[in-house]
Amino acid sequence: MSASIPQILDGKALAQKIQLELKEKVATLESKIGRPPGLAVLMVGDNPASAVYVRNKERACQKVGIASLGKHFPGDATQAELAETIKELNQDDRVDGILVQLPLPEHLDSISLLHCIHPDKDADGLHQVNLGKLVRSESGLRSCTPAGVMRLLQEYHIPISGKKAVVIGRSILVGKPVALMLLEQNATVTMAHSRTENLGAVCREADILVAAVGKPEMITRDLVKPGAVVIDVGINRVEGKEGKSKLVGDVAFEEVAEIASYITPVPGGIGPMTVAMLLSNTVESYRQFNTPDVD
Ligand SMILES: NC(=O)C1=CN([C@@H]2O[C@H](COP(=O)(O)OP(=O)(O)OC[C@H]3O[C@@H](n4cnc5c(N)ncnc54)[C@H](OP(=O)(O)O)[C@@H]3O)[C@@H](O)[C@H]2O)C=CC1
Ligand SMILES: Nc1nc(=O)c2c([nH]1)NC[C@@H]1CN(c3ccc(C(=O)N[C@@H](CCC(=O)O)C(=O)O)cc3)C=[N+]21
Ligand SMILES: [Mg+2]
Repeated sequence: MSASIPQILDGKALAQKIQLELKEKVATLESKIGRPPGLAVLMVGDNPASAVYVRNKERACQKVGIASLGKHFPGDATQAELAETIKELNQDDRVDGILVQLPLPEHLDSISLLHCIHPDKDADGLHQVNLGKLVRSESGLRSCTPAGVMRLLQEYHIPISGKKAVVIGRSILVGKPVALMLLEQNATVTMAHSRTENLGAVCREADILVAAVGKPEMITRDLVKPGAVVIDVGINRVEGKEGKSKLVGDVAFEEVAEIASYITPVPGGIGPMTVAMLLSNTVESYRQFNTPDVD
């Protein structure tokens, strides 16, 4: 049934709550470990979605008490240079989490760089070891955006088991891991992508629709089943009023909100949840590998 007033899944509020919990955890652990947790972020060139991420991440690290180590490389940085930096960070005892901003410029091989990251410092959960654990439903570092989607669904007690979930987008960063996590929670999952035929009909089947495409407002009302839960992962910078740029998701929020039961806004939805999960992964690595007496 269609709900006339959709409930907003408030990622910003939940992310703030998670960050407060992390702040307390860090304060307690730091007195035992003798240093704060450290997160290193490698960014190459300029990508607007990455720039938003980096900014919010740095702010959040400061709030929680994580030392944030940003390395911004020019767009023509070499594979060897980046691999060398990652190896140094693997050895650096002050660093608990390493993240390489994606996408990387064309001339770089992102997969082999992700493989350079020590799996225990893989704050983004993109190393093959951590992805393999996800496939097997073993515990391990989990990709931040998909983990953020799942945490937000959980917070609002949205039933997943037995529901039809459609994920649009099949990237290793978002689409594939989120589909696996929904499957782990016993959803019946369909993955749609650029070759999917009859995308509209596929989407209209979804009880839970996750859009991770990168196409501003492509999910219009006619693609959504009334009463569906709509999760908008997209972060797109578009020109708004008076030539000012603004962020929009992959979902046409206003019209879809009229028929959805729950919907995430952009900004204020999955973006802040991603940041919270990144900090959470970093703190978890910090705890696990520096407090041998607790598990
Ligand atoms: N909120 C957050 O924290 C985050 C937001 N993002 C945002 O999410 C979006 C997706 O990111 P990411 O997964 O990295 O992007 P990618 O570009 O890696 O993947 C996009 C996916 O969308 C599919 N696709 C493209 N066009 C269509 C179409 N017309 N119909 C159906 N499927 C289509 C592609 O299909 P195919 O595989 O066939 O090419 C691909 O699988 C971006 O806006 C990004 O900025 C990303 C990470 C975190
Ligand atoms: N290895 C890797 N992992 C990623 O998770 C990753 C990445 N690369 N590359 C770029 C994309 C994009 N991304 C965002 C995360 C948070 C916000 C975010 O905080 N968004 C706020 C924006 C608020 C504002 O500043 O206006 C919001 O949606 O409310 C945005 C974008 C992570 N990504
Ligand atoms: Mg968002």
